Amino acid sequence: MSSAPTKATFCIQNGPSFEGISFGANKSVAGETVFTTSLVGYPESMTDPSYRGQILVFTQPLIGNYGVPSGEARDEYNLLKYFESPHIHVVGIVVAEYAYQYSHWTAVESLAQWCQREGVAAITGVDTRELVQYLREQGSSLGRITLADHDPVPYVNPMKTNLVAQVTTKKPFHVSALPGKAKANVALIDCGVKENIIRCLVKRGANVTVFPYDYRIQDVASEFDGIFLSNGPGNPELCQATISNVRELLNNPVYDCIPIFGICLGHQLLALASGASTHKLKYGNRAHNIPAMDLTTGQCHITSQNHGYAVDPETLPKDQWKPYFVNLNDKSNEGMIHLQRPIFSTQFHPEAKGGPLDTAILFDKFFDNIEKYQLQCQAKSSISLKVTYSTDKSRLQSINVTKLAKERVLF
Ligand SMILES: NC(=O)CC[C@H](N)C(=O)O
Repeated sequence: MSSAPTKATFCIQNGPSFEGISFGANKSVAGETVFTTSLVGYPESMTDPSYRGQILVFTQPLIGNYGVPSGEARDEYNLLKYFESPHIHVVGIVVAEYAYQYSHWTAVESLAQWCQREGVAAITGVDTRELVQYLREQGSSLGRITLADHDPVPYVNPMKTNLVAQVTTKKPFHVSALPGKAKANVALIDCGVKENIIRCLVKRGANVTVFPYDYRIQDVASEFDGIFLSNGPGNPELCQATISNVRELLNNPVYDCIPIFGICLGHQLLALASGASTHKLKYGNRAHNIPAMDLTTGQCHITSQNHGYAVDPETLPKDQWKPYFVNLNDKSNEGMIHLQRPIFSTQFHPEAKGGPLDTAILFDKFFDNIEKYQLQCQAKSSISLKVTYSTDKSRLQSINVTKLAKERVLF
């Protein structure tokens, strides 16, 4: 470091405070303080839109040692190769020991440089064990990072804001399967989708059309072979536009057979649209190694998670839904499956970039449902779908879709 380190303080509202050194932006911030126990994947976590407005504490003590990969790099689908979205969504990070030296073949800059460029506060030298013990006992709390010589910013609770409206795409866009590989059209409701979810769909042969969170999906559902409800930030109850659209979709008998798959916030919205309730967990589940048991097989899977809310499984209408997975640590609900229709959802992330991939097979289950639906549609001569999956001449011409994923507008 060339100049003297800037001192900083991390404070919990009505709780302890910790002295440390700033290595991020020259900025003081406030947000909801949450912690993750994941050992790797800070670039993916920090760019996950579900962390919008939060201050993220890493329990892994050494952070930054493999630097930050390029946010420009794109894969064969024009999706971000290393990030879950183009920008950082946490407002600040708290670490025990920032690794000023980094080394990795994909790294293009240090974590400090990235935070500074993105305007994200970062503090090192904090006893994160003591801090996390506090958060586990008191629950997720409001916190703030204040740099020396700055006035503290007021505490803010991002969970009172409709954060989904901030991170959703502003207009529909299209991500195509590779030429000759397309076998289905999938509509994705973007509540803050991670790019790896889109990748999991296109690499299995979906042409994916990504819609804003409040798009009236019930009006265009007949154009698609399946519908996906994404992850996203904040309190699911504040996402009323999506809830009422999904409710209409569920209540319309025309769509009785259309496959639907929801992940994390998507799971919670599907539950709310079905009349169930959600609640805030004491400190949430953010980790890469949470055991979830499949209640239909008794098998346990290790899952990746990032959520602060959970579905109350006893409030699910029993004639329509049954719980699909249960969390073996805290017994919270981890998914649900419809009793009559090809609809299921999970609280955990089967796509997890940073792993584990135990439950990636659920994407294949979604595609099995899609294939059955396509066969049913073809069998119904009255519907007589002429299925063409080329991007240019698709059934989607009526929808004003931009074709470049990079046109995704996030702010
Ligand atoms: N990753 C997500 O989709 C999170 C869902 C929701 N915002 C929660 O915290 O529970």
